[in-house]
Amino acid sequence: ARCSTSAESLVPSSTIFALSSGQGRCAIAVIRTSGPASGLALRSLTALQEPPPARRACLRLLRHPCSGEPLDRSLVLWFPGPQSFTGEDCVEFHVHGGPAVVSGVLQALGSVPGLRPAEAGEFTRRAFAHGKLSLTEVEGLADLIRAETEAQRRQALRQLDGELSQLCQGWAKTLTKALAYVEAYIDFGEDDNLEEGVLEQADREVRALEVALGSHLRDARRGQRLLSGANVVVTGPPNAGKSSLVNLLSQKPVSIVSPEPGTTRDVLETPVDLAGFPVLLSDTAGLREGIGAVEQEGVRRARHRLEQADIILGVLDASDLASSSSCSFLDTVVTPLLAQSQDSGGQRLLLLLNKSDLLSANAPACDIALPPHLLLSCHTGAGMDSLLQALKTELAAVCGDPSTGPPLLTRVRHQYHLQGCLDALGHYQLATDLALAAEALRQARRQLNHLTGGGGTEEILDLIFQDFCVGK
Ligand SMILES: Nc1nc2c(ncn2[C@@H]2O[C@H](COP(=O)(O)OP(=O)(O)OP(=O)(O)O)[C@@H](O)[C@H]2O)c(=O)[nH]1
Ligand SMILES: [K+]
Ligand SMILES: [Mg+2]
Repeated sequence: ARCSTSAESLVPSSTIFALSSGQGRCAIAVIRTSGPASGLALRSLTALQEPPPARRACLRLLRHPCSGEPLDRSLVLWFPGPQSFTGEDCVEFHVHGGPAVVSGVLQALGSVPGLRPAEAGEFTRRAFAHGKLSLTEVEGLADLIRAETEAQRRQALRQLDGELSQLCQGWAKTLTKALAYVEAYIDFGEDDNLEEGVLEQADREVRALEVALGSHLRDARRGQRLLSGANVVVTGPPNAGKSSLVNLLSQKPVSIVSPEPGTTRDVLETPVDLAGFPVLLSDTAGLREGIGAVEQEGVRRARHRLEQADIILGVLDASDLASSSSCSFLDTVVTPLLAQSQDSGGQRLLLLLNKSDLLSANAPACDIALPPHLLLSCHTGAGMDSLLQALKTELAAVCGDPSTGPPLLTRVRHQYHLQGCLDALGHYQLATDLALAAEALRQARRQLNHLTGGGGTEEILDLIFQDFCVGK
């Protein structure tokens, strides 16, 4: 038996192996290796037969190298480096998924000299080390493996495809150009052969870059919401049907529904997939005054949760709009929310008139002038499609739209380095001499390189790769 230490994992010349498909009984399990002894491992398990042609699946009988005991008849794939996921020699065994087959093959691999079990994320880490993936692409891969909604999958795939790293590399190129202008002026400023206006050209490039960075940073929260879920809070006066709506949207009996006003007291939150976006949906107590201590505490919690909302679903009983609790909700919650500008990153509100089934077909609901709203019935389901459509628009606004929008910044790390780059460009503008200006441009470019390449710091890499499972 061999043992592995984490220090050993940093030496890239070792060969690693792991089960890459999920744990538990399944039809087919994928076991793979990466490293220079992959070819030896393949020969050892296939009774020294020639490896199959590169990247072509072949059926082979696998045997334990020491006992010769047959283990499984399986598909094997041989990926000689550098044309492999990690850039190293790799082998994939597609074995039958029974636990005894999987453990037998893993044990057999462990007995091959030079092989040891892989650590979490180690395959991907090797791919990064061999320049197969940039750091933002690695993050995209981690997001793809974790993606639970359609929007998350789209975003992850775009990041894995390198959109964010290409954007950063384009910006870094612009900086290199600006730096070349400044350095040319430092070296040949007095020279007549130097093109006129090189410093002005550098200034122009930098100003354009500042605008681009600024607009991406303004959207920074969006990508993070897309990973962690947008906060959608349901609020309104008692008995408007808030809990009924939460149960309908989450397709689960999350909250108690009853004809008694003041049923919901605690904030009840549930993660849901709404129109393809990840959402943390909160049900809250009905807002009213002059009530017992427990319900009052519920109202306090409801107001607190409301402050954290990205999107607010304000629910009113369409058959009860003239009541004091409906009017008070319109005056104290709806009107102030509509007064704030939504473009400046403010909270977004959808006003819903529930219980439309109680309205008679010919009589108007009421004579109060209402802000824009949607009619809905939690009992009949009428209006639900329009609500989901409207929610999708709002969610795309707060999470970013991964089908069409620009590449999103999904990590605090992305925001940090872009802000660092922007700050350095500020220093460039203020620099009193050319040597300082050039240094500011180099600093700005370093920030962009850190974003895609990690800047060589092991702690950052550890943090990113710890998100992966063993076998990836
Ligand atoms: N007719 C009709 N009744 C509804 C509809 N939606 C909810 N109700 C009823 O209205 C009552 C209150 O519903 P809830 O979902 O408990 O209302 P709530 O806003 O969560 O109430 P609190 O938690 O007490 O503030 C229940 O009796 C529901 O069955 C609807 O669309 N039409
Ligand atoms: K109720
Ligand atoms: Mg309720």
